[in-house]
Amino acid sequence: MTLNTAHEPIGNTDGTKLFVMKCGGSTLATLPDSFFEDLRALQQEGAQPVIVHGGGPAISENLAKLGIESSFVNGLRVTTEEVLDVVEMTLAGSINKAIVRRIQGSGGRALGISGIDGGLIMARPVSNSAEVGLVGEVTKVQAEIVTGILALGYMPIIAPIGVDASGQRYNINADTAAGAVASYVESSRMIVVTDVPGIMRTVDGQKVVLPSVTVQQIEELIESGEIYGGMIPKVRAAMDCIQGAVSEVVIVDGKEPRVLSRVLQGEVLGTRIVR
Ligand SMILES: Nc1ncnc2c1ncn2[C@@H]1O[C@H](COP(=O)(O)OP(=O)(O)O)[C@@H](O)[C@H]1O
Ligand SMILES: CC(=O)N[C@@H](CCC(=O)OP(=O)(O)O)C(=O)O
Repeated sequence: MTLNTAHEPIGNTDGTKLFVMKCGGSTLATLPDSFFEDLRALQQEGAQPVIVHGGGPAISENLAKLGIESSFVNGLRVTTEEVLDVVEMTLAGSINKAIVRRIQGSGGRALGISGIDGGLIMARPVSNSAEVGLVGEVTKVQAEIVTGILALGYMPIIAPIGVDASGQRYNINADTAAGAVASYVESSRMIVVTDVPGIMRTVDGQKVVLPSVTVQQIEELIESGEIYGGMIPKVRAAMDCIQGAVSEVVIVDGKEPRVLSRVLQGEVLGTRIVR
């Protein structure tokens, strides 16, 4: 494993300050006010954050309240139309609006939409749809909607629901959606905010965070079982998007003080996934 490679400051090759951030459902409820204050400060300094959020635990809670059974196959929720109703109301409704309110509460400017609005996230069924139902993979992201919202001075807050040309909705894993958004808007880096300090492995009986991993090393860590569960869609989405415009994905803990600006300033924090 490569240890301790310095981060480059975040920014696109054209010099803009756009970056895509994915916020996981595991961490949303516990993000401190200081996280949103940091985001507001970055926006005021001219950075252009684009946020794609999850909400898996809240969806599961709402499904349980409604007595609807749900299960996962390889990290993807088996999704019927009935499940999709709850996914949409949770992600595009309460979670999306809660994030917008927290950003606005800290003085930031945010505008929440789902992937359905304006056909932002176009999707088709995943290849194993016979097993998982209405789960989608992204066919296109209408990047001009994202850049248009940024040009109005707002940060887009995107709920990962997709739609196809016939109007069928799809449940899209939030890590997958974030990777696709980062690719289509040509963000050079993506920050994945979660509830662990990065990709960890056990060395001499101690859990350590890997500062940097390559695509090949990730395959080995999945193979050995050291990367499992919710970390798998994260690293798969990272591996997909770093084939194109995105040159690195950084996985960090949202509870780390001023985590976004520290990553943007080039501090070595969390795990960088590089080609
Ligand atoms: N090698 C690993 N290092 C760190 N976390 C891992 C690893 N493998 C699996 N995980 C699990 O992945 C979880 C993060 O995924 P998930 O709960 O889906 O987060 P999110 O809601 O942010 O998408 C961690 O809490 C941890 O349990
Ligand atoms: C297809 C699929 O599994 N979709 C996810 C969408 C939310 C998500 O990905 O949320 P996290 O980032 O919090 O895991 C789900 O239904 O839970």
